[in-house]
Amino acid sequence: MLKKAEVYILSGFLGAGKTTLLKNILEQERTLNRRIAVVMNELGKISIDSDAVPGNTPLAELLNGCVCCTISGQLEAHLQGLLQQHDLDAIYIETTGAAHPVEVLDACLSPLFADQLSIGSIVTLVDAARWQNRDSLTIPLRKLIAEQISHADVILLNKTDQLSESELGKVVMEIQNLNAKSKLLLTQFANIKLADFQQVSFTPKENHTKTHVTDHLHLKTYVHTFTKPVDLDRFEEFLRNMPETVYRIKGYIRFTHSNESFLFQYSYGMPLYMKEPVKIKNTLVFIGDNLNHTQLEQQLNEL
Ligand SMILES: Nc1nc2c(ncn2[C@@H]2O[C@H](COP(=O)(O)OP(=O)(O)OP(=O)(O)O)[C@@H](O)[C@H]2O)c(=O)[nH]1
Repeated sequence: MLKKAEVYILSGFLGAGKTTLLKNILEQERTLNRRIAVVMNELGKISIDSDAVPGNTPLAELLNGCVCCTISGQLEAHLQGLLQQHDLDAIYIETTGAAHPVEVLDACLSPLFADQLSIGSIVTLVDAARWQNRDSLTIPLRKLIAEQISHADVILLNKTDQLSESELGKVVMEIQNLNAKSKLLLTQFANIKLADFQQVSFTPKENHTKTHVTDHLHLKTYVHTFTKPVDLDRFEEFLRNMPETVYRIKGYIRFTHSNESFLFQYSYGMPLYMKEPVKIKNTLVFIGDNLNHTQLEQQLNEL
């Protein structure tokens, strides 16, 4: 009988650390010489995270939508393509932060793949500080994070460096109340071993209520391409005044004070700049609730 490819679904809210986890996993898989494919999905129009995947790893990208809703048919097609073209040991699916893991699972459980795929586990990352301050999120988003937790086989409570021990204790209890059966690991930069999630058997859970991005979440994306380098001070002032409903920004940016491009990451109020050796189009993707495109565009053009 043909060997089945294991499927792992990496879920978690925007910025929780899914790409960090994926990089860590791919590094470990490489040392084992296993044949791996990755399916990635970005809410915005351009893909930024795909740089995280080494060139020789088959990669299917689902752009312009969310695995779970707009393009679940595409996910099936991509999986089929990967399975036809490669002899794979495992496939990792990184869902968008706004995806419901069960929807992704549904696509993988299609009868089409019954002989070719075996579901490994659903791994959900939770940003510890984000969870602690979840009251600032809209109710549908809080619900989505709760659902991502309750459907997980393994939960990584990530970014534990940002909370005190007693705060963490409280968060752990809250998460265990939502899902007492799964394995809960406390992590920094998603530092886990493959065995932490590969030896966990997948248990189908019933009666999930759908939280659908387009219907309820109002999660929107805005893609901005700068025509010229911007002033760093003004950019930082723009960030300070940005509405709390912008959850995530990422992309590439150039400043007037330097010739270099920067990879920019912003998650939950924290900006991060990293020098980028190659010159790339200066494009930022914004993800948030009810984004005001016109206002953002105007503000960014004025920088
Ligand atoms: N302080 C801290 N930062 C972390 C940790 N893990 C990840 N990060 C940072 O958090 C940011 C977001 O991490 P990603 O791995 O890109 O998150 P993601 O879930 O893939 O984000 P989306 O693709 O937007 O959904 C990055 O700047 C990471 O370096 C952690 O344990 N502690």
